[in-house]
Amino acid sequence: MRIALIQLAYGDEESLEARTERIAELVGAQRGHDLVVLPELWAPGGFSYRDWEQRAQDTTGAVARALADAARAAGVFLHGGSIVERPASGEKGPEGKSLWNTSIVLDAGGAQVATYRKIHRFGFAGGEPKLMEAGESLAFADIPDGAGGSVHAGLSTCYDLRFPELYRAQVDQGATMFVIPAAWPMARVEHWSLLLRARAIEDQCFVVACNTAGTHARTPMGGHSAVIAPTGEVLAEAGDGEQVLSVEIDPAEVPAYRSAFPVLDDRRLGL
Ligand SMILES: O=C(O)CCC(=O)C(=O)O
Repeated sequence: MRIALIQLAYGDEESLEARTERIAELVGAQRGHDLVVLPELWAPGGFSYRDWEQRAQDTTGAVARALADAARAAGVFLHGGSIVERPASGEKGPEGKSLWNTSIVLDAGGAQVATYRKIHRFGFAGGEPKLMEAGESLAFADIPDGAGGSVHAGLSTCYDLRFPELYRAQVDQGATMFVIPAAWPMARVEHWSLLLRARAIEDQCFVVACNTAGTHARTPMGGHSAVIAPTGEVLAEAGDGEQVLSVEIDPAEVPAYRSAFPVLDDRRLGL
């Protein structure tokens, strides 16, 4: 199974339209991969809180349509990162807000096969909790593995990575891969790298994690996107700047490793 992570770098000067065109070109260049992954909130800007209201879109809006066109043109299954979602239906969440941090996943024909609303909002009293609602449901995507089968992947976003119980819940529902788009800052990039490996090791899953690069909203992003095997081996890791990471994995490694080293069987549930 061939996977490409597009670790996009952007700054405040680039318009949403220009960035969307650039993403379409980058996705177009990944033909031949089974899965392409983009970072969290690459269009509205991960930390560009002041722009979110104005850049919010429905999951059928201009960014989603551009992602669908890009997936179809390249013939790749695409995790399109996330958007600031404002549902066209006028839906509001329990806190009365109408924005969510929502990931969009498309098949190689451009059809939307999954969406995921970020469950753990980052920013404590400011940032996401102030502006957005929290997602309430686990989400998964069945990603073709290039050999006639598929991989059951759990979806999560950035700050979710700090909450291991989310990933255990995904494992309990059959996940063998975690796909994690992010806009994780440079200031805590060591947490990012360590937690990615921890999630892979403790859950014996592949971790496919695509971060942001560059500096926007005065926040340097951490890069260091990575693909990690269920053993914890780092199969590929990006540097700090814009970079496309291309890696081949063998999905059969998960059942093989889980049966050779069956740690998950020793869980003590209910204590
Ligand atoms: O947890 C962190 O340190 C960063 C999380 C974050 O930037 C996010 O969720 O957008």
